[in-house]
Amino acid sequence: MLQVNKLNVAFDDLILAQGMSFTLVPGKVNVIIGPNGTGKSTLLKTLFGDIQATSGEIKFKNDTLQRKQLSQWRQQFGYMPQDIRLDVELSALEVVLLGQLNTLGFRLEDHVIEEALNALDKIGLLHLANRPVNRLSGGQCQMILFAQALMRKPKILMLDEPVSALDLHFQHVLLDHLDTQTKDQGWITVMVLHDLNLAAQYADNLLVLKDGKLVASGHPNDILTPSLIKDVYNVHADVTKDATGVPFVRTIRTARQATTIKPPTHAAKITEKIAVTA
Ligand SMILES: Nc1ncnc2c1ncn2[C@@H]1O[C@H](COP(=O)(O)OP(=O)(O)OP(=O)(O)O)[C@@H](O)[C@H]1O
Repeated sequence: MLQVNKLNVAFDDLILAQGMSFTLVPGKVNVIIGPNGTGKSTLLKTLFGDIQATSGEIKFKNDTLQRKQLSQWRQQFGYMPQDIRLDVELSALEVVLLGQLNTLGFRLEDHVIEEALNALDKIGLLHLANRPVNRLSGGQCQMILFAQALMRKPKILMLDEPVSALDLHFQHVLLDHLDTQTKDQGWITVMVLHDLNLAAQYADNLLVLKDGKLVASGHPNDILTPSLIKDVYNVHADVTKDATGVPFVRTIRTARQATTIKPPTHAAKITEKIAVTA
């Protein structure tokens, strides 16, 4: 279990996590949703140890991030960040192999190369193995980074908007593969998504963030409602069920909505600051 207890994170007076507590269990896909700038990436970076919490505890099994050496803590993670630019002179296969960096020696064992090729094959990208990554498309780079994250065989897999550059086909290839691997391997998977319908289809557990607070969590069937969407995004929406019983969100454009959209609290604070210092 990954436990977060009373987590506080702030950059100066910008509060991005306020008394946040939750528990993530193995074999489940957890999806974080929430408005832009609300602290979703910051939360992932804090769990990974890239950003230091102001206070609170992050615990995995019997270790806490606060007490464990950072390099050892991170060995348990696969982390696919939001930035997918790969501006290096490496082939796709070499980038995937980097997922095993901790265990690679001077001589590459055949089975490691085979594993990397298999990882590419499973997501339908074996044909790119020898292509330089700096000449691949954004979506292809995103899939290669996904294969790299899988190569790590993480206990905790974190993905920040992993399908942002993917077409419909590859969105489902990635998310189906992620779901199967999470369940088969008993990983704790946590990812940020903006698409509420993908979140509803793939989340075993949704974590809804707003202004640095966890405002709702649970199965999409139980928590994804028009009132939650209105409260979190200030957008009107219908939520019905699709043919398989999964919630289906359809946003409603209204003339009234266009005039009532407010900037998020963080943006309002910044506007106030600019007004004071001007
Ligand atoms: N190192 C930092 N120092 C100061 N402010 C930061 C830092 N990192 C992030 N922020 C600010 O924290 C806020 C939250 O950023 P974060 O990237 O976590 O949001 P997010 O919810 O992932 O947004 P998005 O959906 O747009 O990707 C933003 O206003 C950002 O500018």
